[in-house]
Amino acid sequence: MQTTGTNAEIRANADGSEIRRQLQPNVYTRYYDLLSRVNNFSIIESTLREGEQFANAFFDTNKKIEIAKALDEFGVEYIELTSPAASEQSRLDCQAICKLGLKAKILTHIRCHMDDAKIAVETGVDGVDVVIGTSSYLREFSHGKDMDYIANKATEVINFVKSKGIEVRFSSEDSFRSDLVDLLSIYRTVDKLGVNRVGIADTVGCANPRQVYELVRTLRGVVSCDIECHFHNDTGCAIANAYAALEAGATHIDTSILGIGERNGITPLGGLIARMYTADKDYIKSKYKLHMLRDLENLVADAVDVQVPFNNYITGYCAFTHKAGIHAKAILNNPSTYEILKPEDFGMTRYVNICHRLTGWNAVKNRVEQLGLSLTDDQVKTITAKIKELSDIRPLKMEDVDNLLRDYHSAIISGDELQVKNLLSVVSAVPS
Ligand SMILES: CC(=O)SCCNC(=O)CCNC(=O)[C@H](O)C(C)(C)COP(=O)(O)OP(=O)(O)OC[C@H]1O[C@@H](n2cnc3c(N)ncnc32)[C@H](O)[C@@H]1OP(=O)(O)O
Ligand SMILES: O=C(O)CCC(=O)C(=O)O
Ligand SMILES: [Zn+2]
Repeated sequence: MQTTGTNAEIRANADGSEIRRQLQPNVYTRYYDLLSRVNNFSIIESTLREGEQFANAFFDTNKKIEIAKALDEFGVEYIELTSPAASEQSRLDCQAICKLGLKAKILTHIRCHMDDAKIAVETGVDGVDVVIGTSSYLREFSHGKDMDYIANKATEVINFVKSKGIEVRFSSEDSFRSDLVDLLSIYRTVDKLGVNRVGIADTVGCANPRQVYELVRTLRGVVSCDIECHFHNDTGCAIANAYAALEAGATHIDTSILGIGERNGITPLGGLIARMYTADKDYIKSKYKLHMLRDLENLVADAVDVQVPFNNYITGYCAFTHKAGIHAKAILNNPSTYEILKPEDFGMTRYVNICHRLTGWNAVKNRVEQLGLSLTDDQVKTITAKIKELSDIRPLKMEDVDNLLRDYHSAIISGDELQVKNLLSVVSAVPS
């Protein structure tokens, strides 16, 4: 019999074992792609550059230093700072952060312009990220320059930065709306000049993972230098695009804390960490201090006056809360049943919520045991029904449910059947 699925190659036998054999991760599916950098990449953390472009962001010098130190301790490989050409204070802040002696390399981000480059190399940075738009939109409505001009100016700026003995990266802004031939030829030119990295930027957040994979994979065959990628999140693909880029051979991913940046921002550091931990837990745990993520996010959320979203990757308040009875039972038996991330690896804790009508007796039994009470399974099932009945009427708090469990237990222990009956029949047993 032939399956009707997408893979017509797969043939099934009666018990499905042949399909299982063919679909099993094996040497081919796991290791065939030697260009993938899913477990060998660096983070270019841009909270202090892209993040400063977030609507609410204002970082004074002390706050920038605090954020830079925290990012460094977390373990990011690079910290990217606002252009020193933006303002005098930006230049001074850049100098101040360079003097901190952090482990992370310090980069600044400039236009493809000699004036900016001259200021940048004097700040003490370890590298300069140079950008210029290559799409027809940017060539017409932003800088107004053609591809020949861009190639010549890039050559001048790159040679200058290189002459100072520091890293240089060249990036094409709005890469996904640029002509592919233009793109590959400018990347080839700058690669031959000896840039450390070329950058692909999805400046308007239009790209999808398949397009990212194809562009990065194509570029991987054209340049020998590293490949950095920068993804905006306008259409919700920033994390998936970063992952696709790494699968295709990109070496560096730009992030910001909570994803803050221009408009709705870029790949969030925490979201990228969640994705990459899922791909290779040991690698991510060995590189980054995952317990720091929550403090880092709170630091930046406070600084830019926003809340950490309730459904944030890893640190959102309900990221490890389990509610429905079916989930709760399995979670209590083995957390991996419904958790792909281990909360303890991030300094977070799991929570099983039983105060609602979707609960089940297994979860309630667990709470009974936590409270040190002793009830039979039938008694737990009875009191679970009561919790459901009450929570059909109004939301319950943990305290309400705990009191109900304790009262029921006392009534059972006292052997007073009337008390038990009353407790189970009186809906107002739980205060509103
Ligand atoms: C997609 C991104 O996020 S790229 C990074 C964005 N970051 C920033 O913009 C940093 C903060 N910016 C600033 O402080 C200012 O815009 C400055 C200092 C860079 C420039 O300020 P101004 O000289 O007043 O120019 P303005 O901002 O109005 O326009 C940008 C200028 O840069 C030119 N330009 C834009 N992009 C580039 C580029 N990548 N390379 C070279 N020139 C560029 C424009 O043509 C324009 O030139 P013009 O003065 O001849 O019109
Ligand atoms: O320099 C880059 O690669 C990215 C610049 C940027 O912020 C963008 O294009 O959105
Ligand atoms: Zn950006």
